[in-house]
Amino acid sequence: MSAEPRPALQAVAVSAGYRRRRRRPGTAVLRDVHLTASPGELIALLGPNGVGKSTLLRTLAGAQPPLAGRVLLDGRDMAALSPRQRARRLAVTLTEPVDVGLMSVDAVVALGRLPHRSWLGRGGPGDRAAVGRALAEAGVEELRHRPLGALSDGERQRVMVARALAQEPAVLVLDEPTAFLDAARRIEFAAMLTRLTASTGAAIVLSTHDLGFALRRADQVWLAGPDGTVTAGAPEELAYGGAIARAFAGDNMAFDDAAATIVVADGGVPGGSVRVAAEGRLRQWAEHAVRRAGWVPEPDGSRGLVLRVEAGAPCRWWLGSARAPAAERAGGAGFGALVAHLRARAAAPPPGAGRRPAAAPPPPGPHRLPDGPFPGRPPDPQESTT
Ligand SMILES: Nc1ncnc2c1ncn2[C@@H]1O[C@H](COP(=O)(O)OP(=O)(O)OP(=O)(O)O)[C@@H](O)[C@H]1O
Repeated sequence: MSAEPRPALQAVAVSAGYRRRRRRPGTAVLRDVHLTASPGELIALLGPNGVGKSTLLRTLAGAQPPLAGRVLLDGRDMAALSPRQRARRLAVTLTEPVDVGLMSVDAVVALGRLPHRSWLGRGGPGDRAAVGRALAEAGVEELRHRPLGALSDGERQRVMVARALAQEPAVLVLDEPTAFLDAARRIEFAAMLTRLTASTGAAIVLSTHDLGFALRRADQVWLAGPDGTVTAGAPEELAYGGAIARAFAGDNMAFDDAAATIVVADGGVPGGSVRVAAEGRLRQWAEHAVRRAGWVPEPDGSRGLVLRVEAGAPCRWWLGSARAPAAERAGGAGFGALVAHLRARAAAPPPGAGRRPAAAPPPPGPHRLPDGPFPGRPPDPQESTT
């Protein structure tokens, strides 16, 4: 039987926060935190604004002491390690701005090698190779001769990640590393992290507001909640068990399981559920429009509404009650009109059961609805006929 790998990083009964200073009282932001990061794991720290993600990461990285409990790096108490011993095992990029404006990217990334060099020692071929690999991994090779101060926020963010990679750490802690990256760079970055955990065996812990990224990519999610707790688990566990929904729940927000995202209703009024009767990409984008309107697409919903969509430019759509499709109907052309209709409907819901709501305005021109619930369409076997 193979032994469990030794945790790369552990929090044991950690309270993270700020000590009392002058007249300001001390505050524990997160309490009694127990966490384990194993070699090769990609871990996403999630939580609403101000809940304490950066505070926890700084505590785990040794940049501020825990108010209580212990942080263990490779099984050794972080408090007992010298900064140099720590820097050989753990690299961190925080969100604080770094003032190295005139240094070239090359020189900044080479700083990552300092913990591995002897005092006054110059970098050898091994150091140069590590810097080259880090520049390539972070996708900033072409920037290597530019001054850091002349880069965009997204470019600078990737350079700071390259500096951390050059340290060749066993644990990499990144505070919101994708905050300034565009959609394509985020995808590349996520793939790079996954590659890195596999190729180096490093444990990577990062905070992010990108729920989709965390659910798709992370081996573990650490979910910091407004009650000062941190819950750890597989992404599916936390989503399925409702922990993610609870952590992000707001008056007008809900976690949409199918889309794995939080949906927010415009105008402060959440919509209901809609079953989208369409296939393939048409269905996918119709569901996207439904979510954008603050409603929740339900794959097999027999409650709420049924939305039929027919391909075209613009598409045509019809909306009816799942229980009684003939009882109310509205329709229109184009996704924009659909979103506007759903938002208006959420803002002014039907006054009561059994009362027929005001009909939506008829769609223009050729899309005016003829009689019948869903004209020109074959009957749907799942549709209620009552
Ligand atoms: N230096 C400090 N001294 C005292 N309190 C602080 C300090 N830095 C942050 N805080 C407080 O600690 C709490 C957690 O802040 P933190 O930055 O860790 O949250 P976060 O989850 O990272 O937020 P965000 O998602 O907005 O980045 C906040 O209430 C914040 O005001």
